[in-house]
Amino acid sequence: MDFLELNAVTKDFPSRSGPPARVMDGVSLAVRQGEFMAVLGPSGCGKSTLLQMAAGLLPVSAGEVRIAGRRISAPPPEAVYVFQQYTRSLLPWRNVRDNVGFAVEHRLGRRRARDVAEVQLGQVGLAGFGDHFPWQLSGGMQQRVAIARALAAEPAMLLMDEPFSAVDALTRLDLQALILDIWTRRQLTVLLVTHDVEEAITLADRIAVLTQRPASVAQLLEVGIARPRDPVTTRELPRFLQLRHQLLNTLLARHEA
Ligand SMILES: Nc1ncnc2c1ncn2[C@@H]1O[C@H](COP(=O)(O)OP(=O)(O)OP(=O)(O)O)[C@@H](O)[C@H]1O
Repeated sequence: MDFLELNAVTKDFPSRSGPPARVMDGVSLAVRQGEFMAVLGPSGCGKSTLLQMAAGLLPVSAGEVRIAGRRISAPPPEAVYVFQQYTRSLLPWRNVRDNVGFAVEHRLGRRRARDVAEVQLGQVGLAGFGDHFPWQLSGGMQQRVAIARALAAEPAMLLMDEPFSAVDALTRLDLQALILDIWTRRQLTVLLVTHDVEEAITLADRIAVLTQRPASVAQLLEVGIARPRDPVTTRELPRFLQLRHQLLNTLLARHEA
C-alpha cells in the first residue's frame, strides 16, 4: 500500500519581476508503507521543496499530496520532519530530556513527557544524558537528540532533509546505522533527501533521482541489496558499486563510455 503519494505536484514561487519561477513540474512519486526511499538530485533542483510539500509545510501550486490515503494541506499527525540543522531545531535553554519531551508534553503533560523522553534517549544511545544541555553535546549527539524527539511523537513516517550532512564522516556512518536500526524496529516509512549517493544506496529500498530545476523524476531505481545492511561491507558489494557508477553518471550528466 502507498503511504505517501505525490500526484502531479507542481510548485511555483513568486518572483519579484516577471512570471512565477517553476521549481517543480508534475512530480509523481509514491512511497509504500514501510519503505525507505531516498531522493537524490542536483543542487538547488528542489529536493527540500519536495520534502516540505510532502510534510504539509509548504502548499503545492498544482497536484496533490496524500498521506495514508488522505489529501493533506497541513502537517499530518503521522509524519515528522527532521531538519538538517539540528543546532537550530533544538531549544538551547532546555536540557536534552525536555527537548525530546517537547514533542509530546502538550498532549501528555510534562512529567509523562519526561518519561517518554528517557525511553527515546535510550533508543538513540543517549541514556544518562537527559540532564545535559544541547550545547554540551557533540554534533552527532545533538542530531541523535533531534531524532529522539522526532520518535517521541510515535510517527508512522520520518521525512528527513539531509539529516547527517553537518557531521563528520565517521559520525555520519554511525547515524546511518542508527536510522537503519530504528527504521527496522519501528517499521517506519522514510523519505530521505540527501546529496550523498553512497548514503542513498546504503539506506534505501528505492532511490528517486530528480532532474535539474524545474524538477521532475528522472529515474526511480530499486536498490536490491539484501538487508541487514552494514555501512562498511555493503559499500564493497558489486551491486553497490554498479549503482554508484550509474547514479554518479546520471547526476554528473555524463554519458556511459
Ligand atoms: N521560498 C522561496 N521563494 C522563492 N524561491 C525559492 C523558495 N524556496 C526555494 N526556492 C528556490 O527553489 C529552488 C529549489 O530549492 P530547494 O532548496 O528545494 O533545492 P534543493 O535541491 O533542496 O537544494 P540543495 O541541494 O542546495 O539543498 C532553488 O532554486 C531555490 O532558490
